[in-house]
Amino acid sequence: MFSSSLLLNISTILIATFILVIVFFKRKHKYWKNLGIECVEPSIPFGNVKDNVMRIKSPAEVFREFYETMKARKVIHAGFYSFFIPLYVPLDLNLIKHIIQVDFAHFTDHSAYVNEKEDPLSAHLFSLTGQRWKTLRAKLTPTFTSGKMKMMFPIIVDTGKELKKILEEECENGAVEAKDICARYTTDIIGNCAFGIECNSLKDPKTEFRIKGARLFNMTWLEVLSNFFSFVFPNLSRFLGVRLLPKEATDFFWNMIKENVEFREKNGFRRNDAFQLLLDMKNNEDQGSDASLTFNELAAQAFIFFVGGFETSSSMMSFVLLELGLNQDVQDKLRDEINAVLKRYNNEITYESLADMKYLEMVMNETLRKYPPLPALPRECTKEYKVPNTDVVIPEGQVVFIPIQGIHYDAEYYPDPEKFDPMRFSDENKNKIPQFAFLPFGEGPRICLGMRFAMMQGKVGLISIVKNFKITINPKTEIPVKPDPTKFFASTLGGIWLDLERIG
Ligand code: HEM
Repeated sequence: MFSSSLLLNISTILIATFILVIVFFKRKHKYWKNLGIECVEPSIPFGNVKDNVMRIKSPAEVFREFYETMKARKVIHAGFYSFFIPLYVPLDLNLIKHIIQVDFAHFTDHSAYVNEKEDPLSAHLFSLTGQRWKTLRAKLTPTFTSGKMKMMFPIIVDTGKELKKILEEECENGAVEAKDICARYTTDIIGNCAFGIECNSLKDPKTEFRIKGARLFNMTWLEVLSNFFSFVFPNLSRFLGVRLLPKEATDFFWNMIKENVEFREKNGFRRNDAFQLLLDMKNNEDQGSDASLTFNELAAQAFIFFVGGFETSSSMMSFVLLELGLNQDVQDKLRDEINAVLKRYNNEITYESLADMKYLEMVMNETLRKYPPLPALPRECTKEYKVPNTDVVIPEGQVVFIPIQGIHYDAEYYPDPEKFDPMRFSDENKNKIPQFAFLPFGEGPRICLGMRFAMMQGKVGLISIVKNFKITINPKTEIPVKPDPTKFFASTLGGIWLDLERIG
């Protein structure tokens, strides 16, 4: 008798909770309708991310499908739900231009979580907000001017030579995985330029630097959950001490930066790298001025150069290699260009020679179109915003996602979008691509700070490979490649396996 009444009580509680959850989601899922914005019917509890949570589709595929559905309805903007969190998605390029450039004052932030107390490395340029971001952005912009990049160029060329040497050894043992080798190359360069140390991950793939770097992009389920929690409840998360990045990895980077600062300061050691530029700002006599940095600020910026730089750049390079393997005519044409240009520069890769390789840049741009490392660009509405030519008012705090993946595959801007066609970016054709329809590095005042650096290191790495090896796809690579549903950044399931044959 007792146990049956207990059972009844438990069932009642469960049913009541179930009803409450349904009511909660139903109410939350009315948000876009109430604002007068169309959406794709959300499901409970997933909203519009069910296929991603069930690991059927990658975030890029989900965003693209959503974009295409809403574009077919001819709307200028749409509402998306990640579970019960509403994301505002502008589709019209003119509206996007307003959000990320013209009316930037209403959308200054990236809507990223910072917990400076528990994790000082989280207070980096990408995640900082408002005036703090603005001041720091102004301080850091000079880090990647042409003059500063020329200073770092020898480090990159040396790493390109090392890449060639390692590939000559590794290709003898069978297929090479493109993402792995490119990530080791970019880790060595960014580690060298941003931390000022030789990481040697090309020579030794198991070096701690590479392992800890890769760990930052391989989150456990618990970390994915705490990420979501901090996104929904940032203040509570800070109060509870939630961190976004794995402690063992951030502790490693923090200590390395600290030791490096101490070493350079104690020994008066100087080097032509981005780390030195940050250190000079820290030691600027005029403390508190616009040109100075605290130690914590230095550490967080060195960290974002590394995190922002190695994964995105290696993703770009590995997809270029994939497309070169699939399109032998493009590969031959590119190699011809590289050889012809280098001949004019005494067979040396110089900073100036890169500017003459127009086809290389076209190949890289077309790759960034097909595989943008970030499938969507985040923004936060920081000041209430009336959407031009509508009655819709976006409230303060609203998270915005610019649907890069969808735009890059929109046949209106890129006819036959599945086709890999570098000629879209030729001098004659590139003017046909509308403004704000090509966004791999973002746009406006928050455009990627390392864009030119990324292109430079990518070019040197690709020249070192394409000049010296014929690239074909190894049968271990599943074609067409399948995007990895567990990763936000563009990546493939099973990797990109290539056969490399030495030339000459
Ligand atoms: C192919 C390589 C890369 C891609 C595709 C890429 C892409 C992006 C994108 C989409 C953003 C956001 C832009 C926006 O909101 O409008 C961004 C921001 C940023 N990127 Fe990159 N990035 C790359 C390489 C790099 C490198 C090599 C560095 C540093 C050395 C870097 C440092 C940063 C920083 C510091 C920000 C934050 C800028 C700010 O909020 O003011 N990125 N990147």
